[in-house]
Amino acid sequence: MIKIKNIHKSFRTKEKVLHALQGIDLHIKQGKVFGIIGRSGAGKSTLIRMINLLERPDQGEVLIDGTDITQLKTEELRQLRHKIGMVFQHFNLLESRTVLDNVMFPLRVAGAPADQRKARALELLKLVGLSDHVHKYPRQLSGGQKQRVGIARALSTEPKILLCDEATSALDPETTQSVLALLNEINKTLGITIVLITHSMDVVRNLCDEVAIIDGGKIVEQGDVVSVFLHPQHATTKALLSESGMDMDSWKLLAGDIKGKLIRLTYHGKGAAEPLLSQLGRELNLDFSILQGSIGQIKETPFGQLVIAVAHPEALTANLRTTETELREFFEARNVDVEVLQS
Ligand SMILES: Nc1ncnc2c1ncn2[C@@H]1O[C@H](COP(=O)(O)OP(=O)(O)OP(=O)(O)O)[C@@H](O)[C@H]1O
Repeated sequence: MIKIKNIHKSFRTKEKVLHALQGIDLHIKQGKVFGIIGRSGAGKSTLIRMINLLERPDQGEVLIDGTDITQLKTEELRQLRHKIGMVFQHFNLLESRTVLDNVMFPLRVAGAPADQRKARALELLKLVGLSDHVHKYPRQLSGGQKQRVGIARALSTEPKILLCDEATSALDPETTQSVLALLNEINKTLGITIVLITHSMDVVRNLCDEVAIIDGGKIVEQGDVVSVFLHPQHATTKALLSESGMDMDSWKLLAGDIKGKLIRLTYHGKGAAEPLLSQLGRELNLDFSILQGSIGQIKETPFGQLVIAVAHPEALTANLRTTETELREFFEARNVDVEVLQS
């Protein structure tokens, strides 16, 4: 639905030319929540602003439903922008207007009749849980409430795409959770495609279906969130995960003295709650110790990841090959990914 093809963007300052985006390709499917994550200065804002052409590429195409929007005329682009809502980190509300006026504002710009504007705005303020606050001014609201107004305003023109520019970065953790839950509900109930940029892996884990990691103006990894979280490939992805408490390698701290086999087990979805390890011990007559473990949830998918050291009571080394085959068969039959970290 949204296809970004070979986008380049540079900024010229007096001193130098900065290559902010260097050949970006993305495919964002309709109805999904797509996260773009990267460190400060990686190019996230520049990239998301390409989708409504707040920023124009120097080179490349931005296709929405097959139309290259970089080729649209001014009036066509204005029409298109009504179908792309945007939510900002610092809310960008009109301070001198009431909550209701703020939400009606884009509809006024789009030329909607007054009665329709009001009905639509009231309906949206109900959706975001602010029916009791319609006549207040932004200064009378908390940060979370202001962002709810921002979301209602972004939805007023019935967009099919919602762009979220660090929508929860200015909010405390609890408020962040409630705003993420609201965005999830909007995606589910209204079917709106959401594209968000963030520097937080927790935001991606909670809300996104797919993720792209941007580093130095390039996409270094992308895929569905469960795969990227459980099998990260690029060093930047691993570092971002580690900083959010999902360190893939903390088993190394305990592995020094262990001579036997070390394996990483990854499982998710159905069967995540199976008593895997006790079955392993019983059926294959193995002893094991756990060097690292995390269980949790990625969006709606439960997952577990364990690093275990396996030992055989009767000299594992005598029959190493059989044991590895047996182990693989045991886990593969249970849809568990096996990665041998040390043989
Ligand atoms: N208008 C501009 N003029 C000059 N340089 C710019 C401009 N906009 C962005 N840049 C530079 O382009 C690079 C990418 O910026 P961008 O804002 O897209 O990064 P970001 O990943 O969103 O960062 P942050 O998380 O800090 O907002 C940065 O080095 C930034 O300084």
